[in-house]
Amino acid sequence: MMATIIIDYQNCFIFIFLCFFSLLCYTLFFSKQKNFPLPPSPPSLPIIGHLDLLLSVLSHRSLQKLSSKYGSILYLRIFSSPIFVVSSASVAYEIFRAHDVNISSRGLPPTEDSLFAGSFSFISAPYGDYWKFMKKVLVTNLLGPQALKRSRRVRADELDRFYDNLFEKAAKKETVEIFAEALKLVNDSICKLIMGRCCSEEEDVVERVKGLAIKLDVSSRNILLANLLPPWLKKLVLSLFKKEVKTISNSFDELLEKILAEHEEKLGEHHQVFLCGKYSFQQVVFSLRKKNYMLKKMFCNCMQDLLFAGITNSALPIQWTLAEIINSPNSLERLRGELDSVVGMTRLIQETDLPNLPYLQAVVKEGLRLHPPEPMFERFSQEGCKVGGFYVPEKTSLMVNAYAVMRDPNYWADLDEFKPERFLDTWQEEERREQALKYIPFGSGRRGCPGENLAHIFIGTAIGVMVQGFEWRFKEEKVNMEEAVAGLSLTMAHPLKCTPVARTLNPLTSRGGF
Ligand code: HEM
Repeated sequence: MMATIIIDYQNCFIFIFLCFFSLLCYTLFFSKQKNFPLPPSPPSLPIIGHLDLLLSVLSHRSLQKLSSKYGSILYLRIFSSPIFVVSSASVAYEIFRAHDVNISSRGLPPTEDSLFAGSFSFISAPYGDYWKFMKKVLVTNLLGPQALKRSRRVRADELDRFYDNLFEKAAKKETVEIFAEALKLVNDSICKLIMGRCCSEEEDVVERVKGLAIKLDVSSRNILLANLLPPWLKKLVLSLFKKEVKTISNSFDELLEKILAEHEEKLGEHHQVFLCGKYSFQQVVFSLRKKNYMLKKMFCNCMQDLLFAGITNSALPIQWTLAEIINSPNSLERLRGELDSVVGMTRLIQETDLPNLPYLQAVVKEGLRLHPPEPMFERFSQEGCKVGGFYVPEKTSLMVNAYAVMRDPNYWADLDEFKPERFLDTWQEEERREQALKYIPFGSGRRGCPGENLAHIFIGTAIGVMVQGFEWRFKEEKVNMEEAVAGLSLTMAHPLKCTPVARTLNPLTSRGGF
């Protein structure tokens, strides 16, 4: 009898201990959230939550409006899945400075489920060894300063072609669709840089790559939205798009395979394919091709990523920026003055002139501030963290509204006006760093856009050529700057069409600068 009582006491003690321990864990866990509450959440619809907001056509604008009412970080709910939206420069500054590693993944389905560009997509790869390896290869062989220096001639040829085409149209007094011309310039240059193929001479290839890149952009929006849904619904919705995206992805694969095979046949593995030098990106692909199927697959997927991420994004700002310049005669006059005095009228602007053209650089930056081609991009928190005084739980989507950040009234004066002069200020080092974190058309941190330098070259030289070489006749008094969204990109609702008038009798040429 005595023994039974002793055993009961022991059980009681263990039970009470476990209760206290659980209570302690529970209190500790919830006190974390209590100290840092969840961000404010605008009213939502029953069941679907804030899905309607993310589906709205200009969602970057709807969310910007809401954040001016509810605060710089919003808590949204899509069914039961939480999403945090960052809309102010101060919170963007905080996440990229204090939590960069924690938010350096995108939360997109990795490896075999990836719909972006196959199993080895660099864009959807989680932050880790594979991503680091690919980033190093990309920077060293394609997008870093040394690689860009080696591939200058490729871009100069394409820029000449772009100018000659406009000069011809000017002679015929033809109207030009600016986006179409910009897309051709960027598409041909990127194809040539990464595939070593002169796309301008291969109309079929150029059209196919361009078409696939645009299709992929549209499908990506659907995938990105589906990715925000709770797992059970995500699977269902993704299955609806899977076939379409796989078809695009397979077409890309086939095209790249064909191009690589043709090159291999024509030139051999060790031939210097283009003027990009010994270590061009395509040569890396060639050298890996026979060695390892997985490595080859990785690079083909990565090429798709580059075509998808680089082409439309670089072409859109050329159109937006020219539209802003046409609407702002003072900026046009100042820019032309700078080009005439630095470059003159005996030769065409080259990319090596860009460091000597501060106003042109400021014009490009201001165009990207007002019209970021990717107005919102997604990150994913690995661990719970405190942001802007609020709690962001682990494994949560974080949308950064770059459009709103770059129009944050607390950080930008005359925020809706095209004022390139704002980028001419001479900041101290600390101010420069702060400036960099409120100006985020290319994102920021480890996962920021690796193509930023290349994009600046494309936009700077294209705008330079159009302003140096031509006057632009436009029928209406002002260009209509209404926005539209195509896929993930912010585009013009009324694409810019105008007529070039050449400023010289004979065409200019860039030759002689290498
Ligand atoms: C004006 C032109 C461009 C803009 C505005 C732009 C913008 C962006 C943005 C906002 C991101 C996401 C950054 C983040 O999460 O912090 C990104 C990522 C990326 N961009 Fe760009 N981009 C441009 C041009 C290019 C070009 C020319 C290339 C290469 C040919 C490129 C390749 C990439 C890649 C590979 C990523 C994924 C990086 C990663 O996940 O680590 N982009 N870009």
